[in-house]
Amino acid sequence: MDFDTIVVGAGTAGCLLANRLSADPSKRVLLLEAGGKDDYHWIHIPVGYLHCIGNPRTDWLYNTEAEPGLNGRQLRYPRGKVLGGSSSINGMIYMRGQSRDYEHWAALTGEDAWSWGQVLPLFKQHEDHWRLDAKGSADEAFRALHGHRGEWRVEKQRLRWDILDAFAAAAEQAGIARTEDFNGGNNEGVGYFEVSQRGGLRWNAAKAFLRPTCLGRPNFELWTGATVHRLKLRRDESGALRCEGAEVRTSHGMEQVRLAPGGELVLAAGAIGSPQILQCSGLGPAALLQSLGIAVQQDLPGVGQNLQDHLQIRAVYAVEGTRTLNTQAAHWWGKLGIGLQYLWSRSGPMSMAPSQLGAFTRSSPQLRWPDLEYHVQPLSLDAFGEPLHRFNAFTASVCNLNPGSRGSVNIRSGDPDQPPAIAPNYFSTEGDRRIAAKSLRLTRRIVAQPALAPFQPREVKPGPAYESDEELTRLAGEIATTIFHPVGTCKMGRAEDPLAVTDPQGRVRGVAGLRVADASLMPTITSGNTNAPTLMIAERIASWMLQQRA
Ligand SMILES: Cc1cc2nc3c(=O)[nH]c(=O)nc-3n(C[C@H](O)[C@H](O)[C@H](O)COP(=O)(O)OP(=O)(O)OC[C@H]3O[C@@H](n4cnc5c(N)ncnc54)[C@H](O)[C@@H]3O)c2cc1C
Repeated sequence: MDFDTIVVGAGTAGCLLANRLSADPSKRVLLLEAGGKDDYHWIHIPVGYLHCIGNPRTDWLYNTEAEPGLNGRQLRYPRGKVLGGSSSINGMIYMRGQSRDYEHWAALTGEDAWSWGQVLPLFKQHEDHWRLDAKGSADEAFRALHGHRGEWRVEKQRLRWDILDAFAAAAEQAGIARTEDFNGGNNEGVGYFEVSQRGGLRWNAAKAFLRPTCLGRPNFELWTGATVHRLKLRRDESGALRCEGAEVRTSHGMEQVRLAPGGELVLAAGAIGSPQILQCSGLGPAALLQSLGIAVQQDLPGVGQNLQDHLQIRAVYAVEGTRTLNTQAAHWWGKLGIGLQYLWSRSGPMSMAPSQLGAFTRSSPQLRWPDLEYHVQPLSLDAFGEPLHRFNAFTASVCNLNPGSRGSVNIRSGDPDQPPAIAPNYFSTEGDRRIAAKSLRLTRRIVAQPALAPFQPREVKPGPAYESDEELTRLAGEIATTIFHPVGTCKMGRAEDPLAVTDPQGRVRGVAGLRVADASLMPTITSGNTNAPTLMIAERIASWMLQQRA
C-alpha cells in the first residue's frame, strides 16, 4: 500500500501533523510510532510522570555522555517512547516562549512566516484556554492572544502551596512583578504555571489530535510498536535524490512502507530520533558516516549538531513551620490523604505538574528580555529517581534560557537499535558559566526577602559556604541537570548556512519528498519550555504541506 504522507513519530508534533494532513479524505496518511499505546494509567494521572521517566514502557532510557561541564557526570535523558511521545511524560507546562525568539528565527531563516505576528495565530489555532470558557471572564487583550475550542487544552493548576505563595511574594519583593499570563510574548513575571490538563488529567498529543478525529478516518493508519530503521532513498538518472519510504521494524519483522508518487515523509521523531534516522540513512556529516562505514547519500554537516538544551540548577532550601510534599508523602496516612483528595476532586498533589510556580527574570538589569526561568517546587530530592528528602524543603530551580553551549547527537554505528551518543556540552562557554553563578546569587537574594522569613529558609544546596564565581560554577555543575528541552539537531536555515539541515519550510536539503517537523527544527532554543513551540512548528509545516498539495 502506498501513502501520500508518512509521519515518523507520534509525539507532540507527529500527532498534530497526522491530524491536519489526514483531514483531506483523498490522501492516505500513515503514522509510525516506535512505542506502544498510551494506556498506562500513570501517563494520565499528572504526578505519574515520576513513574514514566526511567520506565521502559514509556521512556527511551537515554543517558548523556560524561559531561565535562557537569564535573564528569552523565545525566539520565528521558524522551517519551509511547503514543503522545514526550507529551505523555512531560511536566505539562504550557509556555510559548518570547516574541523575540520567533523574530530571531525569521531573521536567521529569512522566512517571515516564523515571526511572532505570524506564529501567534498558529498557537491560537489549536489552543483551548480555560479562561475563555466562561463568558466575560477574559478581556479583549487576552482574547487577542489566546485561542478557544482548539484541541490543546490549557488549564489552571488545581492546587496551591503556602511555601510557593511565599516564594512568589519574595520574588515580588526582589523586583519581579506578578503575572497572570506567561504567554503574551514577554513572559517576565512570577505566577503559577498553566498546564496541559483537562479536569485534573494529563492532556497529551494523542488525546488532543488522534482521538477520536483521526483514528476514525478511513484514510488514516496508525502503527504502534513500529520503529523506523532507515529511509528508503533513490537517486534518479539525473543524480537527484528522493525519499521513497522507510524500513520499519514491527512485531511482524522488517517491513517496507512506500510513498505514493509526489508523496512526502515527515520526520517527527524528536531531537534525538530524527537526526538518528537521518544519519543511519546516510544523510549527515560525511566524516562521521564514513568513519562508521555508512555510504554517504548526502553530506549534511548539520545533522545531529547544534544540540541546545536548558540546564536547571536546583538549589534546595530546608524550611520550618509549613508542610511540603517531602513530609506530606512520607507516611502511609499522608499518601492515603493525597490519594483520597485526588479521587474526590481530581486536585491536590496527585494533580500536580512537577513544577507549579514559575518566574522569568533578567540576570542583569541591562538586559531587555528575561534570560532566566525559575521552576519552584514544594519538594526536594538528591536526583530524579531518588526518594524525597525527609525534611520540609522547597527547590528553586533556575535555568539560563538562551545558553551559548552547543552539543551533538551522533550515532555510534549503523545499528538503529544502538542509542546515539548524546553530548549536550553544558557550560562549555564562559557566558553560560557566568550566568550560572549569577543565577544562584539571584536565588539567594529572592530567598532572603521578608516574605520567606517566617519559614526560616536554610540553604542545603549548593550550600551557604560557597561565595566566589568559581565555587558557584563548580557547585552548579554538581547540582544541575537537564530540564528536558533538547532541540536544534536538524535545524532549518538559509541556503548559505552550512549547518542548516532543511530549508526554512522544513524540507531536507538535497532530498526530495523529505521534511522535518519537530523540536529538532528549531535553529535556536525558545526562551521557555519547548512543547508549545513544537506544536506550533507542526502546525506551520502542516499548513505549508497542505498548501503545496493543493
Ligand atoms: C520529562 C520531560 C519533561 C518535560 N516537561 C515539559 C514541560 O513541562 N513543558 C514543555 O513545554 N515541554 C516539556 N518537555 C519538552 C517537550 O515535551 C518536548 O520539547 C516535546 O514533546 C518535543 O516534541 P517532539 O514532537 O519533537 O518529540 P517527541 O514528543 O519526543 O516525539 C517523538 C516521537 O517519535 C518517536 N520515535 C523516535 N524515534 C522513532 C523511530 N525510529 N521510529 C518510530 N518512532 C520514533 C518517539 O517514540 C516519540 O513518540 C519535557 C520533556 C520531557 C521528556
